[in-house]
Amino acid sequence: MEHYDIVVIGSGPAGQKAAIAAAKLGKRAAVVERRDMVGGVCINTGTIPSKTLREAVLYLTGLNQRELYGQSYRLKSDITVTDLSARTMHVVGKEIDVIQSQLARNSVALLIGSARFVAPEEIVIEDATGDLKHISADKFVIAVGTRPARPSTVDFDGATVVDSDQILGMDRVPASMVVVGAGVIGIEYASMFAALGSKVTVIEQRPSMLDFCDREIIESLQYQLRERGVTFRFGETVETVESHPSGTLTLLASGKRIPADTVLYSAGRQGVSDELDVSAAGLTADRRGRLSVDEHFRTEVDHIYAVGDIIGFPALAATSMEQGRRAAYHAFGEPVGATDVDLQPIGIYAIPEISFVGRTEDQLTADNIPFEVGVARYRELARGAIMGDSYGLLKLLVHAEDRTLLGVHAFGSNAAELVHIGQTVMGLGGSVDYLVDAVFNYPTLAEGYKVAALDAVNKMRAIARVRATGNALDLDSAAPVPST
Ligand SMILES: Cc1cc2nc3c(=O)[nH]c(=O)nc-3n(C[C@H](O)[C@H](O)[C@H](O)COP(=O)(O)OP(=O)(O)OC[C@H]3O[C@@H](n4cnc5c(N)ncnc54)[C@H](O)[C@@H]3O)c2cc1C
Ligand SMILES: NC(=O)c1ccc[n+]([C@@H]2O[C@H](COP(=O)([O-])OP(=O)(O)OC[C@H]3O[C@@H](n4cnc5c(N)ncnc54)[C@H](O)[C@@H]3O)[C@@H](O)[C@H]2O)c1
Repeated sequence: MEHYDIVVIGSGPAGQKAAIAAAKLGKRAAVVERRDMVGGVCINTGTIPSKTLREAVLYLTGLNQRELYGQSYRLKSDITVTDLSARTMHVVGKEIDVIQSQLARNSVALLIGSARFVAPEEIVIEDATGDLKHISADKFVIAVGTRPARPSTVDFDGATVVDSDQILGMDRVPASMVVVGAGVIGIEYASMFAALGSKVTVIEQRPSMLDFCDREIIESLQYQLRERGVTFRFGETVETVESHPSGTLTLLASGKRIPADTVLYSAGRQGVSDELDVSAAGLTADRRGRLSVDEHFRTEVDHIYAVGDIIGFPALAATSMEQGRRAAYHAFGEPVGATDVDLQPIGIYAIPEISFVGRTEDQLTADNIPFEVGVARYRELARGAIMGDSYGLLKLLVHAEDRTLLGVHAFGSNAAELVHIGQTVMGLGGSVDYLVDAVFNYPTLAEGYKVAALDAVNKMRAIARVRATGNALDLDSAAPVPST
């Protein structure tokens, strides 16, 4: 039986980084992956195809150019699935190539097939022909990810009623679409199809959506999506979805029936630990198929680690990669620096995009932390005007006493890139004064940091002046506050 220092099951972002980190430590490493899935959900059906599709949609619809060239501007009037999928296939192919070559040049063996445990130190890999190969290892990393939740009450047919893995295989851009679940996946795809001109209805059982984000930004996103014809039905639960020759029917618990050409069912994902037979390794998964780990990503079986989506929140490619690296280092006693989980950014590629790091106004208020808000609106930044983005904003939350940055929330063009400036300032313990004094390239969206920082300190100064009068209520006697 072949033996490795470490075997990683799953080649998504978590598995890749675990295997390469181990190889860099001089360990004999292998990754097990199914045929046609190298790169995981991330490359094949999730992050990369959806983000590439978004770029194709923005480019072909000309949506981001319409403020400059008029609402009728389009690069192509009749956008087909072929137009959209060409770019996606190109990028996915390139990314798979990059991963295969990274694994090869680090001498990580790529073992093709489906793995399952037969003992805590042994797995069996079944290839497409049914051949079985037994492998043993000192350490294992489980990085098997998730699959879309598929309730039996939904008539998935892969063409008109689809999950997020199947949506890329749709044969046409639907005239109407129901999106079940206003989570990140649902909202990203709802944005894209609305931009393509589909009449989208989003159904969400909760009273609101994306509650972990800044409220003001989510309200702005909803406004923008409604402007593009999206209907939101909050507080409504989908009971069944029917597929008929003439279209689909979504039945809600409230008795409503919603017809549409297509339904995207994006109401959560399920860990795939069942197929791995984790019980043979001495592990138990929760009801959503997830495994629990300690702070080093070690399961209750000492030599078995679990990383990425299979361990649940935050279930992002970004965090999965870092978990993989950390697990491998811990497995082989390599020291690893501290990471501040509170500074992990979130990027939601809706149209427009949202990104944030740190805390929200609601969280700070609930924790009785005094803060000031500084806002820069893209329409007042020269770069915003050049780009034709009048709705974007950058919001800084600043501690009212020690002036440190507590949160950065961005909405609009390049939000997911822009947030990293604030993340760096926060990570290095910087205050709003750093941003006030710094000089940024002009014209840039980054300049928004200075504008927002000035806005926050102006408000703080106004409060200080009122206080300095000795009577906070006697506003008439307070010195006028100059606008900086
Ligand atoms: C539509 C969509 C959009 C997303 N967009 C973003 C985004 O913009 N940014 C972001 O950070 N994250 C995004 N995510 C989340 C991101 O894709 C996941 O967090 C990430 O892929 C998780 O990585 P992973 O390594 O844990 O697992 P995965 O990428 O899920 O890979 C797991 C791999 O394990 C393999 N596997 C499973 N069982 C076995 C077995 N028994 N034997 C062998 N191999 C097995 C699978 O075939 C799969 O290839 C998105 C997800 C989806 C679905
Ligand atoms: N940009 C990104 O980082 C990104 C993009 C896409 C996905 N992801 C990751 O993928 C994971 C899965 O995303 P998701 O959106 O599928 O799941 P989710 O669990 O975040 O959202 C599912 C939503 O569907 C709703 N829902 C569930 N059942 C319903 C029903 N019967 N009727 C109406 N509403 C119902 C839930 O209340 C929830 O709001 C997330 O954890 C996310 O982190 C990340």
